[in-house]
Amino acid sequence: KPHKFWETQPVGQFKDIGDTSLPEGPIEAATPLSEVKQEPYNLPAAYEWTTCDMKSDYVCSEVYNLLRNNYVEDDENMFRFNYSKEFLTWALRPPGYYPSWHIGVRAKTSKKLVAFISGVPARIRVRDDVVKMAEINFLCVHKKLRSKRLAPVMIKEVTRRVHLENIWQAAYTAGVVLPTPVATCQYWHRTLNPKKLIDVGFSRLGARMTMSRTIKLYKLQDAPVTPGFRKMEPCDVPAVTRLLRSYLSQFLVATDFDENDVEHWLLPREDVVDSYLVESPETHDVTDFCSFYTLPSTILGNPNYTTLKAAYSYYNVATKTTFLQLMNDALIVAKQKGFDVFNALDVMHNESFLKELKFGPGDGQLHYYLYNYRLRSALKPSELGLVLL
Ligand SMILES: COc1cccc(CC(=N)NC(=O)c2cccnc2OC2CCNCC2)c1
Repeated sequence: KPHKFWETQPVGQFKDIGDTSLPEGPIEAATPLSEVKQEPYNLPAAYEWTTCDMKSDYVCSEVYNLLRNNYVEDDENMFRFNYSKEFLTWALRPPGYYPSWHIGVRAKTSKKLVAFISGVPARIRVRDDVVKMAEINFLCVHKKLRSKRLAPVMIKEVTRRVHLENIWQAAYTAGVVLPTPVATCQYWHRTLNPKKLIDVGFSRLGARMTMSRTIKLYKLQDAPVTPGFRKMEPCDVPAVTRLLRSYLSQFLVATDFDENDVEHWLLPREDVVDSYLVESPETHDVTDFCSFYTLPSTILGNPNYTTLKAAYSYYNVATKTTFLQLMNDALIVAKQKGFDVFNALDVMHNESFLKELKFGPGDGQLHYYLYNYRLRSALKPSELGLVLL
């Protein structure tokens, strides 16, 4: 029976879909910390819990290698996410992070890391309610240990450790349908390096298209066209925070960024996250912002290439420049930096540029979930202002 585990959890249940009598908001009340289970859940006898100290280069390498060999693959098993060590350090150590939420499972005898799950704190607004949540990510069980039912006990353990910090809600995404998506998003890809994408099987040559015609179709200028378009710098944090907060206020569910968050999540970090803004040459106001993160994928079983260099659209705001021109400048700098493809979800106002800028629809969907928080009905992707890594 599918979803045996999720039917035991405080999440929207399929049977409740359409039942508008159920109130929106937390499904279960917070409990006193003394009532939270004090000791870890039981693992199968051969395994033990470990807390992964992401400040340790050695442990960070263990997590990196576990994910590189066992994390999410595309539906055709041609690519596997290959988050870098620098990316994982950034993603897992935001302001106010809890080391205890970086949870590993080791084989008792070999001490090998065989599974991982993580949480980081985030303030997420749901309508007018700003809720302290855990963003759960990087759930990974070694390929050789699948269907040992390790994932449910890892989810229960990270939930227990989140409860110990008096946090009762969480947000997560998955490529699979679980009870019950708060939004279902489509992903899109914009070709930057057509020859490589076709060689590795990521894209196919269009009907009645030659390779040279395809290269011409996706050609971009070699520099951004918007006057005042430049990399974000530390002194821009207050202005970018104002711009982002104002933009995100229109979505029903969105990240509630403050300056501290913007400094961590959006200041450029080489090979991790890139952020650009438009500073008006006349007024010196910051009028527009775009950002993307670096998430390469290992190419499985191709003799000529090992890595697909992919940029993932992050947060973007256009108030003076057209969204089209701003995102086209993002494509231009991504191409300049050697990315092969630029990926985006149809969240926020992204739909308005996807087709025009020659994005093609991906072959999958990304479902967003909230834990212990009911929404009366699912959101459209355009009502969602939240991008998870
Ligand atoms: C191209 O290499 C891939 C390697 C593994 C999986 C996929 C397909 C896929 N599942 N893509 C996405 O989930 C995706 C597509 C567009 C934008 N963001 C995405 O996922 C992000 C956000 C959720 N956590 C993973 C990264 C592609």
